[in-house]
Amino acid sequence: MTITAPVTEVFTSVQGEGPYLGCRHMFVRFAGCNLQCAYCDTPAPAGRRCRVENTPGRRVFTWYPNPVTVQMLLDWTSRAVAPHFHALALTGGEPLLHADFLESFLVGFREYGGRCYLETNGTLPEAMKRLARLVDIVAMDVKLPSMTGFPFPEAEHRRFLEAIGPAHAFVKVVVGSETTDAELDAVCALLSAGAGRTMLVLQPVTPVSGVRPAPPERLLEMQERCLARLPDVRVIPQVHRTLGVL
Ligand SMILES: C[S@@+](CC[C@H](N)C(=O)[O-])C[C@H]1O[C@@H](n2cnc3c(N)ncnc32)[C@H](O)[C@@H]1O
Ligand SMILES: Nc1nc2[nH]cc(C(=O)O)c2c(=O)[nH]1
Ligand code: SF4
Ligand SMILES: [Mg+2]
Repeated sequence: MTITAPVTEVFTSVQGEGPYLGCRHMFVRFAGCNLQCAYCDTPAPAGRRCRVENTPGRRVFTWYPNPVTVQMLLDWTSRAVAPHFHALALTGGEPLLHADFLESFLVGFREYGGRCYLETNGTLPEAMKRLARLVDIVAMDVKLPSMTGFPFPEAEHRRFLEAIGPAHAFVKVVVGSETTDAELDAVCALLSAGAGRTMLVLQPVTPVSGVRPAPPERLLEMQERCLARLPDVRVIPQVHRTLGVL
């Protein structure tokens, strides 16, 4: 049986989020998500077609029908290796919804010698456990109710942190004007349980459909509060929009 997955786009850019900001990455965006965050800038519904960028930054694409096969994605990503690329970034939507496809794809991709960077909402621990040995860097979101509009998925996040295993990981949390101290304390408690060594990135929300960013003094206060509990807490905004890149 041919394994397939719905992919919305494949493009190269600079990593616009988190501690690897500025590194050259190739991005694969999978369609579909198990969550609906109120602030989401890329809901990535399953579309009929997948766009693959021809020249970096030009926004000229070749279009392919969905779903995509493992071999098609291997062909498109074969050059995403050192020295030109730091990593292949898998994002979405939620990439871990496609664990069967990813397992097969990543076995092939690793034969090229590439590094894999996974962007995930941190709520699918079983899929993470299956793929942990094939992923090099995990960018795990922790989802706060004030920002997402749904309850804190605490049990899923806790199990997810355990499932990551040997991969290098950091946690990203999108914060805004409604983020409370109690929520930040809950994030710190979650991370402290795992020896407290995971880096925490506070990612200021980029305003989307009425979601309000936190004022500057509040951002600094939030960082200070988390630094009292965790050793490495960074405030890093999204920069790809500012740069005008994908
Ligand atoms: C679109 S999501 C895809 C990966 C996965 N579903 C997740 O939520 O981590 C990629 C990253 O963008 C962040 N993000 C989405 N909308 C944002 C916004 N308006 N401002 C700041 N970060 C945002 C998410 O929190 C996540 O860290
Ligand atoms: N340049 C750039 N950096 C990113 N980092 C995470 C992204 C995402 O959508 O997951 C993203 C994206 O869409 N573009
Ligand atoms: S989990 Fe990620 S892709 Fe899904 S709605 Fe939230 S931010 Fe968007
Ligand atoms: Mg994005």
